[in-house]
Amino acid sequence: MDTPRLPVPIGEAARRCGVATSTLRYYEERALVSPSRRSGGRRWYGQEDLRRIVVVQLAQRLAESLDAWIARGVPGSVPGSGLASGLMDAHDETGGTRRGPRSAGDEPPFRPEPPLGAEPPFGSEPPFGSEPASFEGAAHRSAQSPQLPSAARLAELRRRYGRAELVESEIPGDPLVLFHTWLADALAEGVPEPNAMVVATVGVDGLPSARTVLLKGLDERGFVFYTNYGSAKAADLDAHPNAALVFPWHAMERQVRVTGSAGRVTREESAAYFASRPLESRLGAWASPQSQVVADRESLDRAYAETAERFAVTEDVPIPDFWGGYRVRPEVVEFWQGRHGRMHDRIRYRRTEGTERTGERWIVERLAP
Ligand SMILES: Cc1cc2nc3c(=O)[nH]c(=O)nc-3n(C[C@H](O)[C@H](O)[C@H](O)COP(=O)(O)O)c2cc1C
Ligand code: PXP
Repeated sequence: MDTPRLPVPIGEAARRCGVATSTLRYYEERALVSPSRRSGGRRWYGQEDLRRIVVVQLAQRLAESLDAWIARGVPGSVPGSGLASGLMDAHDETGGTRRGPRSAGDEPPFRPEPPLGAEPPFGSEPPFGSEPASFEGAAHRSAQSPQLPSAARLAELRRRYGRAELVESEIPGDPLVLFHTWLADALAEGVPEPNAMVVATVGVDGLPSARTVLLKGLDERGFVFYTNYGSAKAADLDAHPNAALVFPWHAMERQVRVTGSAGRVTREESAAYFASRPLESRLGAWASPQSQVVADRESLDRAYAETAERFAVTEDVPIPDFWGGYRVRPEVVEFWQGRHGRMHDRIRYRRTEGTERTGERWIVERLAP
């Protein structure tokens, strides 16, 4: 894997490092990487140049995270203010008249905290989660106002649903057809991370756990996501090969739930998906011992940098043998559409073996909300 390589032209260097050729020209302009020039002035990138490109990308990535951190108002705010803005948005919806659907672009990921002394966004309490973790004004502020919203305020948070209906006469016989339609609707609406789903598993100790992953494949065989085979979820699935999925499409007033058996996809399938991922995701997979306790952030950054360096000189970043996909074969799929008065539509599809003549099919039932 660590075989030294001959210098490569700009297109090949860009491909190996997962960047555009224009990025490499820009790096050269900024004297960050200086490839040698031969035959007609063409640029040639040697091992050292490739290594530098990856290091520059890494530095850029770290600087971007720092910028994002500063933009969130550090040290005057702490991570979690995003939750506050979510709560405030939901609170706005309680006024009675519904707002039209917002596109993803309209919604700022974080609402900046008001300056000290300014009016809090609503009422006299700061939004939940917006108190600084450590800040010299913190004691003074918390003396003036409690850090958590009152129970009543949380209890008031609600939306009235009613943008669509789900009726038996209009749905297909195959839940995957309906799922595709709803996913397309979520994409068209600009739902952030429309392919994000919560995966619930059962641990060896019988306890449940849930986390978000990205849906990366779907056909009649089931729902595919990729992960680290050394992770907690993988240990769960290897011990109890069943999973529940939830697609929480709140902006659509929709939810889809899936339950079924889960198993690893083939190595070929995982390798093909891994090869399609951006370089930084592939390096991350190698660098992160997912779900393990690590010493600190620095050790993770060091592991990433070392991984980047290790692979800078190689042809490619291959799939680690501890990484791959799981496929959840749906046995039950439930579609939920929010309706007025909490009288929602719930349609459940259950797979049946059918008969030899009819073959496998789905039983469709309506559930009370
Ligand atoms: C939007 C989103 C998408 C995620 N996608 C994945 C994914 O596709 N695969 C994955 O392993 N972890 C993904 N994660 C991280 C997981 O939620 C989780 O932290 C990680 O897989 C470890 O879970 P475990 O310790 O239960 O195994 C994602 C997290 C978020 C918030
Ligand atoms: C730990 C982890 N693994 C895998 C993924 C899927 O990423 P990708 O889209 O790069 O395959 C994610 C997405 O957030 C993730 O957080």
